[in-house]
Amino acid sequence: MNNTFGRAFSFTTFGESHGRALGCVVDGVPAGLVMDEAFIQGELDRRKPGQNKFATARKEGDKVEILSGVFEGVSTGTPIAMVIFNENQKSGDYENVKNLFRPGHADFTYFHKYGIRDYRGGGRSSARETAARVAAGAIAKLLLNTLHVKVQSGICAIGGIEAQQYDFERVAESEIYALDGSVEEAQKAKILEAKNAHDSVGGVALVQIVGAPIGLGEPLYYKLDALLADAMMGINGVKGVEIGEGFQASRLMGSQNNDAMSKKGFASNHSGGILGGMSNGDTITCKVYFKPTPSIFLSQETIDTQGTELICNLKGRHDPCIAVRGSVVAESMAALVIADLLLLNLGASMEHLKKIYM
Ligand SMILES: Cc1cc2nc3c(=O)[nH]c(=O)nc-3n(C[C@H](O)[C@H](O)[C@H](O)COP(=O)(O)O)c2cc1C
Ligand SMILES: C=C(O[C@@H]1CC(C(=O)O)=C[C@@H](OP(=O)(O)O)[C@H]1O)C(=O)O
Repeated sequence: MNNTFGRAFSFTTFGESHGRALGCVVDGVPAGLVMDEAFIQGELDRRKPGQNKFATARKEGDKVEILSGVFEGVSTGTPIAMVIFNENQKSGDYENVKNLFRPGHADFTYFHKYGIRDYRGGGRSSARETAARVAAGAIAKLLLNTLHVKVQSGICAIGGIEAQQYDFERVAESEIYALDGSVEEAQKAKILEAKNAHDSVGGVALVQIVGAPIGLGEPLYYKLDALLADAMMGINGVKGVEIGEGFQASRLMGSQNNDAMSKKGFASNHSGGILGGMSNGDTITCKVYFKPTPSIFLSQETIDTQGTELICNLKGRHDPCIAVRGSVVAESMAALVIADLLLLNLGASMEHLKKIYM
């Protein structure tokens, strides 16, 4: 199982949803980065479960503890390890499904690939693991903040109810990180409707990276589009990613999709800030499509580990809409991609090398 992400600014996570703890090790952080612990905790608080009726009822403090790599408040250039202890597992809820596969979750594939599986919350396949990614992402954000690169996200659609406008300023005040106040009530109602019907609903998050320099990403193989897509599709429950105009571009004419250029910059941003695999200096935009939560409280047909057909009735605590907290995870993953590329980009040209060493 390969658990490492990134090449220059890399991280790995460990832990399970119902185990003792989760955490991450972040490597490649330049020495001297001010480690604002309140900021890191704040990022975890944005994602943490049990905060409102639009999220899983599992209550966790998600207090993050830095174990290494920091001295006198700044990074030392050595691996930064962080840990978050689990407090509210309630594993008994999974006792009746220990030998069967929840439709839509990873139980079936985990069991058949590894022959052993932690049935309590799905072990590592539970998105509780994303708490550790957000901790790593917070360090990436500290680096980006220092360089005046901003990463932001919000919900643009829930169950097909789409935002008409994108206002990132209001996201912090919004219960579901909705970008559009005019549709937030309808989006909330859609989530509660699904929840009351013991069902779940899908949604879409929008991630933007503002202020990235020109040239992040490679023209081939490690294209910025591909790296962002990989990062987003690697999040639990993400089933699609669009860069800029995305799928809509396939329905447009070249004259509609091209972004005209002038001395002032680009007249529009259909490209989503990426041309030829490299950032073009404009805002990088990425839409992330989340499926509905697989664990629902309706009876479903399934099989057990012996192949016997039976009915699956779940207990436990689940998000009625994973896109809501998933948007914070997507934002963190975007920050990790950009931090990695900023470090990898050093010395891409002689000009750049001379600036660094001469
Ligand atoms: C923030 C977040 C919260 C999630 N919460 C739940 C949940 O409460 N219950 C559940 O069954 N799945 C939840 N998921 C989705 C599952 O983890 C995911 O569907 C599962 O790992 C299978 O992976 P796949 O959907 O990518 O195939 C959540 C995902 C994210 C990103
Ligand atoms: C605990 C969190 O979310 C969990 C994500 C999750 C899943 O299957 O992804 C299923 C539920 O699981 P569990 O039984 O493990 O509590 C959620 O509560 C969290 O995000 O911190």
